[in-house]
Amino acid sequence: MSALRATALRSLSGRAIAPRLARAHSSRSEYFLRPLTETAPSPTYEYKFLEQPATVSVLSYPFSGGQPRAGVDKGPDHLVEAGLLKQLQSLGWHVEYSEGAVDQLLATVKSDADIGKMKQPRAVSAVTKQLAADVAAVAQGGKLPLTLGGDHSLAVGTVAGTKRKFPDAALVWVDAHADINTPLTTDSGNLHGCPVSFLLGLEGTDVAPFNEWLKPCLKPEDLVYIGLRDIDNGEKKILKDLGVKVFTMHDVDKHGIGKVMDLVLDHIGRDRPIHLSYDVDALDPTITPSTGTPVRGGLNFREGHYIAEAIAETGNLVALDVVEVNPSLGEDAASVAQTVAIGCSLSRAALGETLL
Ligand SMILES: NC(=[NH2+])NCCC[C@H](N)C(=O)O
Ligand SMILES: [Mn+2]
Ligand SMILES: [Mn+2]
Repeated sequence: MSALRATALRSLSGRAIAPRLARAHSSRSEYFLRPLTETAPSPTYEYKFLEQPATVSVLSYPFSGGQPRAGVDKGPDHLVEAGLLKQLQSLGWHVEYSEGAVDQLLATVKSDADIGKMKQPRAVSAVTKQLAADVAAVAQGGKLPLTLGGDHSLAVGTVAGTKRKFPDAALVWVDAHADINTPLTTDSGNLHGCPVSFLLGLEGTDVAPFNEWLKPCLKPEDLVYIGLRDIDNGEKKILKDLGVKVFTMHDVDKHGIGKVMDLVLDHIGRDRPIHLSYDVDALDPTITPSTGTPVRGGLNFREGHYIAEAIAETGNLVALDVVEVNPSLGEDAASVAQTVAIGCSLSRAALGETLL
C-alpha cells in the first residue's frame, strides 16, 4: 500500500471520512474533481523538475509536539479555511489535498518520556517518519508537496522525503532561528529547534527513536539560511564549524533582499532542485504575530514575499513547507487572520504568483 493511502481524507470538521463520500460531499475534495483548468492552464513558471500537469499536493500535518505551545496544530485548517487550495488552483496548479493521520500516529505512542534533553521524541519521530514517506510518494509521482504545519520539527520528515527523490536538492531555510540544535546542545529540549541537525547527522543525533528510520541526508553545503536573528550559542559554533551559508537579518539590512537572493542562488546553483522550508516567524512579529517564538527585527512584508518569488522564478522548486502558524496566539482575531493570510500569500508567491 502506498504511504499516502495511509493518510486519511478528512472532512472540514476533521472527522475521518471515506474517500467516496468525500468526493461527493467534502468541499475540499472538489479540488480533486473539478480543476478550473480553463481559467489558468499552468503556473506562471515552468517548474522543471515536476511532471505535467503541474500538481501541488497539499499535505496538512496538524502537529505541535516539537514545541510546548498548543494551537500550532490548528495552523493547517486555518490556512485551508482561508482559501489556500482555491488560490493555488487559480494560479494554474492542479491541487490535491490530504491530511496526515497525526492522531492515529500519536495513538501509537503510549508514553513519551524525555530522552536526554529531547522532549516528546517518540511523537516527533512517529509523525516525521510518516511525513517523510508521504512527501517522498508525492515527489516520486512528479508532484510538488506543500506541507502545512504544524511546528518546524516536521521538516525532519519533509526534507528526508524530498531527498529520497532528489538526493541533490538544496535546502533554503527561511527563519528567525537556525533550528540546528542537537540533542546535546539544545537548552529547551524542543525538537522544532533541532530538525536541521538530524538531517545533517550531527553528533548526538544518532539516537533512538530517530535512528531506526532516519539516515543523514543533507550536506552542509546543500543548506542556506535567510532571516536569522536568534541563534543559540551552541548553534553559532555549529554553523561556523560546518561553514554553513547564512544570511542573517544583518545581511538583509546590508545588501538588500534582492542581492541576498542573488547570493543564495549563486551559492546553491541555478539548476538544482530546491526545497524551501518557510517558518513564518522569519517575518517580523508585526507582520506574522501569531507564532510561538516571535523575534523582533524580522523580514518585512515584501522581503518575505520576495524570497518566495525569487525561488519561484528559478523554476527549481520541488517542495515547500509553511510552518509555525499558531492561530491560538496573537493579540486579537485580526492578528490571527493576518498571519494566516500571509501563510497563504507566501505559498502563492512560491508557487508563482506575480505582482503583474
Ligand atoms: N522552529 C522554531 N520556531 N524554532 C525555535 C527554536 C528556539 C530555540 N533555538 C530552541 O532551540 O528551542
Ligand atoms: Mn523560527
Ligand atoms: Mn523554524
